[in-house]
Amino acid sequence: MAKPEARKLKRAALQSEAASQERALQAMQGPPGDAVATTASSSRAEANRSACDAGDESRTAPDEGHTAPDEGLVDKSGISMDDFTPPGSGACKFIGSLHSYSFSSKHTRERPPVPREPVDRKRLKRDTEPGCSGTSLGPDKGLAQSPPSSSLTATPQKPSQSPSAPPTDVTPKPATEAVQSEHSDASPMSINEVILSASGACKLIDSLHSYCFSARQNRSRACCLREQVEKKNGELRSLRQRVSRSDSQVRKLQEKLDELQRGSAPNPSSLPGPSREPPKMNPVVEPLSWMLGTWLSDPPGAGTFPTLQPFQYLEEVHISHVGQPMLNFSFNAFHPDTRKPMHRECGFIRLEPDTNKVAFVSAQNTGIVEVEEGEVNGQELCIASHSIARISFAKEPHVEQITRKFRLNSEGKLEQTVSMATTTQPMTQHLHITYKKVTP
Ligand code: HEM
Repeated sequence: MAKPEARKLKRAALQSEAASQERALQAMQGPPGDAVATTASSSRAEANRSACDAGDESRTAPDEGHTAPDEGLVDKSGISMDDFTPPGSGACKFIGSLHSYSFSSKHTRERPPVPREPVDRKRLKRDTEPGCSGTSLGPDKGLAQSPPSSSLTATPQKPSQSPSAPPTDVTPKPATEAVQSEHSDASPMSINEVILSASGACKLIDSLHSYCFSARQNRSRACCLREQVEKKNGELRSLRQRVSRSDSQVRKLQEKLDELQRGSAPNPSSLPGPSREPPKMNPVVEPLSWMLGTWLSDPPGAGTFPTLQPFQYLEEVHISHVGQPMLNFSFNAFHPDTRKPMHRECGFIRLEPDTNKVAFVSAQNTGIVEVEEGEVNGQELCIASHSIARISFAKEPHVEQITRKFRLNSEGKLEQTVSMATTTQPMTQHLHITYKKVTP
C-alpha cells in the first residue's frame, strides 16, 4: 500500500523540480529586472534560509571556499554577499533563480510526509537533509557515504564528494534497501538521489556565484584600466598639443633668425661663395690686423677745439676685411645722453704691398671726403691729410688739414686722436677717444 504513495510523492517532487528548472531557464533567457528576477531574488533568500535551517550541517565545507548564509554574509576574504548580488545584476539574478530551483526541490522534499510513508524513509529524509553548501550532511554522516547523486537533471551522476569521503557501498542498510526498492519500481531517481541532486545543484550554483563574482571583479578591473588608459590618452593629447605649439614657436624663431641673417649678410652679388666661412685675410693688410674688430668707446670720447665748448661723445667702430688687400671701416658717433647720431664716416684703409705705407680714404656725413696717408709701425698708425674735398655748401669754417693717430695701447684698447686746422684755427687737437674691443 505504501509504494503507490511513495511513487506519487516522487513524481510530485520531480514535477516541482521540472517547474523550477523551467523557471531557471526563463530567468536565463528573459531580460534583467523582469518578474523572473524578482522571483530569483526572493528565492535566493529562501534558499539562504533553507541553508540556515540545516544548522551547523549547512556550513561551508572548508575546501569549497564559499560561505554559508548564516555566517554574517561575509566570507573569509571579507567580501560581503552584496558583492555577489549587485542591484540589477542579471548574472546573480540568474544564479539566484538556480537557487530557487534548488530550494523548490528541497521544499517539495520538506512537505509534510504522507501518513502512510514508511518510518524508515521519514527517518532517512530527516537525517540526510542537505544544506546548500552541499557537502555537509547529517551528524551521523549517513548520506556522505551514499551512492552517486544526480545533478540538475534526473540523470544520475557522481556526487561531489570530498576526497576523504568513504566509499559508497557503506550506505546504511535501510536506506539502501529503500533506494533499491524505488529503483525496482522503474522510478528515474531515488529520494537520496533527489536530495543529493539538490546538494550538487547548490554546489554548482555557488560555483556560479563564484564565477559571477570573479567576472565582476575582472569587469571592475577592466573599467579601472580603461579609465587609466583614457586619462593617459588625455595627457598624451595635451603633451602633443604642447609639443606642436613648441614646434610652431621654434619654426617662427628659426624664420626670424634666417631673416636677420639675410638682412645682415652682404649683398648676394658680392658673396664670395656658398660657404659662410669667414674670408681669409689678405696678407697685404696683415700689418693692420691689430685694428680689426668692433670697438666701442670706453670711456666716452672727448671733443675739443678753440672755438668749441668741450664735449663728449660715444662712438662705435667697425674695422673688417673681406679678403681683399684693404680694410673696411666705419665710425659712428652718438650723443652720450640722447644717443642721437652725430658725426659719421666710412671708408677704406689700404697698404702699399710690401711697404708700411698706408692710405686712409674717408667720406664723412659733413660733406667732406678726404685722403690721408702715413705709415704703420708696429701697432701704431700715423696719417695726415693728403687731399680734402667738400660739398659746395659745406659749413664754415672749413677744415684745411687733418692728422690722425691710431694705436693699440698696453691694455689692448684702441685709441684715436684727431687734430685739424681750419680756416680760422691752426692745427689743434679736436678729438681723443679710447675704444674697447667688443667682437673679434
Ligand atoms: C676727422 C673728422 C672731423 C673733422 C674733420 C671735423 C671738423 C670739424 C670742424 C671744421 C668743425 C667746426 C669748428 C669751428 O666751428 O670752429 C667741427 C665742429 C664740431 N665737431 Fe667735428 N670734425 C670731425 C669729427 C668729429 C667727430 C667725430 C665729432 C663727434 C661727435 C665731432 C663733433 C663736432 C662738434 C660737436 C662740433 C661743434 C658743432 C658743429 O660745428 O657742428 N667732430 N668739426
